[in-house]
Amino acid sequence: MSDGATPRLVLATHNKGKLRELRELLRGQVPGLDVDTQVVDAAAAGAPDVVETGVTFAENSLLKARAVAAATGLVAIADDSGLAVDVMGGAPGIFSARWSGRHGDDEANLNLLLGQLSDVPDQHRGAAFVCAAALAVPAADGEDTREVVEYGQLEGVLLREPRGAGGFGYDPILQPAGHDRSCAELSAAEKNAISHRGKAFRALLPSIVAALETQPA
Ligand SMILES: O=P(O)(O)OP(=O)(O)OP(=O)(O)OC[C@H]1O[C@@H](n2cnc3c(O)ncnc32)[C@H](O)[C@@H]1O
Ligand SMILES: [Mg+2]
Repeated sequence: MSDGATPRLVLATHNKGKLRELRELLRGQVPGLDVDTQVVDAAAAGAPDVVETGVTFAENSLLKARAVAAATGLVAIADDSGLAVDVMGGAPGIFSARWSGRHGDDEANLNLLLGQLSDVPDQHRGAAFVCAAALAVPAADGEDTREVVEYGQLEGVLLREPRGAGGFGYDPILQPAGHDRSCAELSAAEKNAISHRGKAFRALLPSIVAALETQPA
């Protein structure tokens, strides 16, 4: 949070890769919202890390947005996302961040998955990044919390070796359909233009705009 500015929107995530992408997805898209001074992340807002007890991306994104809106009194947006591998029936899915048993250890998660898929031939290496983007508007007196969820997906194939240094998480091993580079070889703007997160949050933008219009500036 910048000194002196009043926060209006909180990003209910502790993932630094997501935070970078979310700030760029919001920049210039919400009238009157200064992304550099009026948007805070969960840690800066003093919001707790939320236990993800849901069994779908949508449930978990709503749990995070709802808890952080309640804790801060601010409009909150959350992202629950992951990698769904065709031959694994959609796994790691909601367990993507903790696939190796160590939450948020991107390298261990990616290496475990690559090992599990070492015998899978190229024609069966389809996978998709999936994102549920949730909005929660804190309850005013006598009203319920308002909530919205939107979705986005990015389909591609899994490479055999990590490639590229951009992005985060499983980006070095997912090559989007129709591209010849991994997500980690795309620029941030190129990834946001096609990504699961870009699609989900662009769909959520009208709800974010409407929610902030009804909140005191
Ligand atoms: O719950 P928060 O605090 O938002 O942070 P998190 O890292 O735990 O986030 P998730 O529970 O949504 O788990 C998402 C995992 O899926 C992977 N993932 C999601 N989006 C990705 C992307 O754009 N590129 C690469 N990997 C991604 C990545 O490993 C993340 O850790
Ligand atoms: Mg998480």
